[in-house]
Amino acid sequence: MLPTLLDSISTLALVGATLAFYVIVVVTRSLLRSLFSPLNTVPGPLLNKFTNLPLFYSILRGTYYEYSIRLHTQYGELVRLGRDHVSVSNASELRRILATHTFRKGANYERSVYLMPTVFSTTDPDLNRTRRRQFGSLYAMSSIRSMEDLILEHGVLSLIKSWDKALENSEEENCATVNYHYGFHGMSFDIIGILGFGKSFNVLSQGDTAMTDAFHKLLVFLAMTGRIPIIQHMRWAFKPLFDARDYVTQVVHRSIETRKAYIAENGKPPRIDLLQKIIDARDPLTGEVIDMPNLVSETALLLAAGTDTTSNTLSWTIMHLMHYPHVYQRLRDDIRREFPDHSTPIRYEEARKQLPYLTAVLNESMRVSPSVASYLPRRLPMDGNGATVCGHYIPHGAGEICLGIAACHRRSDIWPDPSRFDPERFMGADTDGNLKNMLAFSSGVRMCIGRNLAWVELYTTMANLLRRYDFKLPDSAPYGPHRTFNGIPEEIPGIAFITSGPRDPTRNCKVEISLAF
Ligand code: HEM
Repeated sequence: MLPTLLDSISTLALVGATLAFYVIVVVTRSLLRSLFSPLNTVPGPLLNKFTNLPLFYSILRGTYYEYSIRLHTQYGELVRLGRDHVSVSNASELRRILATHTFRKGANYERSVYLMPTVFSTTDPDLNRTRRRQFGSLYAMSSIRSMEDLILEHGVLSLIKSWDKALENSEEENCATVNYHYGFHGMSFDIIGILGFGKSFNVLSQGDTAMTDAFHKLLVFLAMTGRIPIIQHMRWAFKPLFDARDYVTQVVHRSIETRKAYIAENGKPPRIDLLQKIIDARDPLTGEVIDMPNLVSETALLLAAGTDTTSNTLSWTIMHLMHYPHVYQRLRDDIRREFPDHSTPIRYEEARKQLPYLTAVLNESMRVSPSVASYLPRRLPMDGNGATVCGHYIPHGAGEICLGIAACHRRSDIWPDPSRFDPERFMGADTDGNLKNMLAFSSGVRMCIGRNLAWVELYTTMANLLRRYDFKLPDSAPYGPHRTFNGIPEEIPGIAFITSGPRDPTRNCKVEISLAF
């Protein structure tokens, strides 16, 4: 009995000692690595030399955006974000990094792949080049404008219908409280539904949230499996997330098959939209088309890339207009003066040409509140030579470089009084120079491919809404011109996972509307 007990105690002690030894080795190695890291000359908090925890904590809490701005404001244009992460907020350095495929997208893009790598998630320059060639004509402005009627019908005109109904049903005379954030959110999904899936998801018109719910669960699923891949095999534990992924996949499959069946029966598609263009997309160099698994992934990507990005930008724009009444009034007056005839919707090209102040407002909104400014890391060049960034040499293997887009847009040496929303920055002689310091759509070879669609939605939505309705914050609005910090209206706090939008929109994004005529 006694020898058996002694045996098991000594086995336990051996296991314990081995574990302790292993922990000591790992901790010592990591400490030595941190102490002698070539990134130690990069300014930043002491803790960040030893761990990525503050960085990952901010990513998981959705506060990366503020975290990165805070560190850059304190430490300058190159900061130590974590043990093996630095961030850059210098626009010309960022443009240089983004100009070619030398600095490839970071490892996290590959981890969150849904079925197959897409034009967005791939870190392989060849695949990205092929896809961008295949999709080049699809996202060209001429192609997007050929779909403008659909964009208007399922976008701002549908939102107007729903807000007019709210006014009709309101107990108050010509006044209703609506939630602009949910309105824009539904609208952006319905636009992607009609353009990319062959039919609207009816989020706005019928309040059908099946797709938006499933899609948001899919994002959680991708984020979790990206970090903990074993979850891919744990359907029993995460059934709702698996069901959501399957639902999105089925909807995409069905859309593609319905369209192919229609063509087989009628000899031609019902219309030329994004779905049709993705199905038909050919590489101009090789003639290659996209096979079914890739087709499903690229079509599903439209949901991730083309919905919250645009709707959050619209939400931030309304927030800024409500916080700066003089900007709101000037923009509203410009729109009503230039487009007095209410019988036809304002279209993209005329809004862009006739409303320079709207262009300035949108640019300024994307400067202060870029909707894609989360964790966007880039790898060091594959040639093993490392790179010099903002005067610091970063050797190969030292870590990843993050794009400090939000911080770049808030540099006080470039943008005086950077937190102030001031569209004048994009109205005068400095406009071209200032646009060079803007990276809301990124830059270079991986620049946003859908920006033309975004611009059409942004112009048509803002111009038509501000012509038709007067907007006013409710007296109970938690944020507004009445709540200032250092003389500047406090912004609604943001929450940034992939895109950055207002936190707690149910409470923070209400607005009173009334018909202006
Ligand atoms: C205001 C709206 C939008 C903003 C601010 C925006 C911003 C961005 C940014 C910053 C990137 C670079 C991301 C990175 O490097 O990881 C990007 C990439 C991308 N965007 Fe957008 N985007 C918007 C709307 C759209 C729309 C409407 C679509 C398509 C329907 C779209 C499709 C894409 C795609 C496919 C990429 C990846 C391009 C590549 O890696 O080659 N975006 N976008």
